Amino acid sequence: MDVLRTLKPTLVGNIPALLIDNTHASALILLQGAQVISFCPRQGQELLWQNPQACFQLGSSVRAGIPLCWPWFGQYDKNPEQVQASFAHLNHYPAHGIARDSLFQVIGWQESADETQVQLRLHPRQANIGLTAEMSISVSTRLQLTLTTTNTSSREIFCSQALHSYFPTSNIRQTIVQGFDNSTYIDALDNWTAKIQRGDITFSGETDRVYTGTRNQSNIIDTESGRTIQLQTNGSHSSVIWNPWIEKSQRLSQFDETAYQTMLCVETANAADDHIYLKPDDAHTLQLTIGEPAP
Ligand SMILES: O=P(O)(O)OC[C@H]1O[C@H](O)[C@H](O)[C@@H](O)[C@@H]1O
Repeated sequence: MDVLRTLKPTLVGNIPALLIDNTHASALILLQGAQVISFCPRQGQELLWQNPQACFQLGSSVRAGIPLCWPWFGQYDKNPEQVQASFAHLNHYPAHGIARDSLFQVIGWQESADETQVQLRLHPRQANIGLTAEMSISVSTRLQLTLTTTNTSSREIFCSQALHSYFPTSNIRQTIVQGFDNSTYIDALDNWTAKIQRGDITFSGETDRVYTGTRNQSNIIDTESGRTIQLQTNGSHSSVIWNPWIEKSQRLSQFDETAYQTMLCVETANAADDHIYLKPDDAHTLQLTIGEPAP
């Protein structure tokens, strides 16, 4: 690939990656899983959670930044029946699908005075998956991820997915997530019971919920530092809110047992009832924009 002024190939561990450094921000993107692991506005602080325990080993999923869950979210057998049926012919069902440890190809790149963009494409190793994923990443004052899933097969396919974003916070107990008031959620820790959110989301224990019918704007407010991270989404009506808290943190790979105190996941998804239906040649676009409020 031609080397642009603001985009350079690099390696993180033994994973091929791209480093973007332009007027507005810097970003680091693993070609494995099209996974953005850093986004830092020029005059600001890192917007993605930095994990000192992350292991950058080609072929293994990396717990950092924005892992891509595709073409199913979470445990395969917890997915809607139609999603499971769409992939019933496969013989391997890793949690969160097959994209996060697969290499993407760089298929395009552009830069202007204000923005650097790169387009990545996944051709799944299992050709019979019937879908392709293209991720376009734009780095400017904000970070924008646009994921297009296309049905390249001759059958109808149902799939689920998520941009499994890890965000930093200074104290999870003093963190609130706005934008989910009156949304229904499925509580994975209470036998997948449906509940209704009243007011903002707060954290006082392990949290693992799929919110459905969600709107396209939410805010993470770190009340201890006064920092707000804004999320804007398109093509998604579900979000996963996750914090492993004390006990699960002790069992997780690539995770310090105290790390739950300073991170949370707000995952832009098409999960549960919000899964995607694609006829042959149909495409679906999921978009996430992350930034801080203008000063
Ligand atoms: O450990 P991983 O496979 O990366 O999954 C991490 C987490 O992802 C999602 O948020 C799920 O809802 C959780 O149940 C899961 O524990």
